[in-house]
Amino acid sequence: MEVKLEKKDADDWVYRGEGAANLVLAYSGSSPAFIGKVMRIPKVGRNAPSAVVQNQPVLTEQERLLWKEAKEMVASQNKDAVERFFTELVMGPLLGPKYVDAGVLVRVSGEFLKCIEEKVTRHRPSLRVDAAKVDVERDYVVIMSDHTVFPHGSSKRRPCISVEIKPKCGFLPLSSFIAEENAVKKYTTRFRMHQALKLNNKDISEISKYNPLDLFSGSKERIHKAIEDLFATPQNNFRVFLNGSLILGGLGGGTSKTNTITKQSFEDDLKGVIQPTKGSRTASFMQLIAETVHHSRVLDQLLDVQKLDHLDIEGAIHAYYNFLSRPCTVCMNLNEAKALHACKSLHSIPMDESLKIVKNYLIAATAKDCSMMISFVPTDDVDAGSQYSSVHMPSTNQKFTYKVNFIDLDLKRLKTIEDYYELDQKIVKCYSQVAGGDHRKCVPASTKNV
Ligand SMILES: O=P(O)(O)O[C@@H]1[C@@H](OP(=O)(O)O)[C@H](OP(=O)(O)O)[C@H](O)[C@H](OP(=O)(O)O)[C@H]1OP(=O)(O)O
Ligand SMILES: Nc1ncnc2c1ncn2[C@@H]1O[C@H](COP(=O)(O)OP(=O)(O)OP(=O)(O)O)[C@@H](O)[C@H]1O
Ligand SMILES: [Zn+2]
Repeated sequence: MEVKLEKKDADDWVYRGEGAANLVLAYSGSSPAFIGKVMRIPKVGRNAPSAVVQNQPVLTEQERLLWKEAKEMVASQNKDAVERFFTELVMGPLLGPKYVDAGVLVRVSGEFLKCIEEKVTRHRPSLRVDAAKVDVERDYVVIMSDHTVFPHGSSKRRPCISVEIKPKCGFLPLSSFIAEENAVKKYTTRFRMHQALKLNNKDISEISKYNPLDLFSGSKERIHKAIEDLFATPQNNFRVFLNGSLILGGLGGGTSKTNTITKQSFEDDLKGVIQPTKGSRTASFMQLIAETVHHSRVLDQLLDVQKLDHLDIEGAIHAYYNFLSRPCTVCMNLNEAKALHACKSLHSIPMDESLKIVKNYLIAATAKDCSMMISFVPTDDVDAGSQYSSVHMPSTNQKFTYKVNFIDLDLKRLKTIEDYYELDQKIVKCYSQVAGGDHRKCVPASTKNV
């Protein structure tokens, strides 16, 4: 019989966090079917209608063409099923199915969702509350494993510490379609440039020290530096959970830089988990994360998927207009010489090539926005038959079993390509103004010549 969550079940779910699009709750009840699970509920803008449109296909005709190989996705009539199939059928094979948990759909009543909306509001950051609310028109939510804990029974009641990293784009574009006046993009990370716009818009209070190129570098030292920088300025890129409770970073959004009080309380929280022979627990924990990111090589795969965007938005936008058979508004606004360059080569390619460029661009956009969760439990034995890997920490002489999962592998809609182009131009413009024309003085040493 199909399970349906009703109003009475709402008390068993507690606020865990949220991003721009979804609210996440963890299960605190006693039903074996939900222990160790989280629920992900889509949100809707305060004044926007529900994203669920009755009796209309979820995907546009062009999107159905784009994703035609994912047959179940294209055939689904339900928005939640379309998104779930995208994660499973498109992102799963690219990133490795063992790192991707698309979850299952569970039916919910409108009353259940209304109750959840009421009970979580006081835990949510006010900016998120003002922007969006639970979409109570949904019939389904996704239930998936809680990646801040190990599956029930497998951790022998040992403490579980997990880290969530939103790495963002890990490479510098090389595309010849990048306009000359935007050449700064070829030697400054998108993350760094976006920081300038975010600061300007007061979305953040200070520039993050984090450089994605360090995290994706494959060098243990640079990965370690990236972790230290994420720890110093977590924003919405870094969180740490102990047994499912947040101990560092912003709940439901970003946070400002880590101060002395936060550092001390974090150090205290690590007491039952990290036993250093010398130095602080925090330093050993950062080493553990760096060692694991390096050892697992899981970011290599993510980087390959991000690099499916090989033309940059300044190239992909032309293929997008080809694919929609619409006049290219970008070429219309370019001066003749530049338009000629872009139009000639891209507006004359076959339709299936345009489709491929657009499709790969959207897949890469998902890979640039997802997060990675790594969970650790201390262990004294290494079970050779275990499905998990393990890592040894010389500084604590401890062994940890770990698992890695990607989360937030959501479908990016076709129409967002126009927004991506606009935002890209805005970011470069703002960064160029801040840098006062001398871009290189804004580039951190480790991004130069990479
Ligand atoms: O465009 P970006 O790089 O700012 O990414 C957006 C994220 O901003 P960030 O810079 O990570 O703080 C943004 O995150 P926040 O809301 O800032 O936490 C969302 O992840 C957004 O995705 P979507 O609109 O929910 O599908 C993200 O939008 P997409 O570009 O991935 O569609
Ligand atoms: N499977 C999971 N296990 C544990 N925690 C999770 C899980 N999925 C999500 N979370 C928590 O909930 C938060 C919000 O989830 P998610 O990133 O999927 O939201 P989103 O709205 O899609 O994000 P974005 O703003 O990037 O679009 C995450 O940052 C993470 O802390
Ligand atoms: Zn064009």
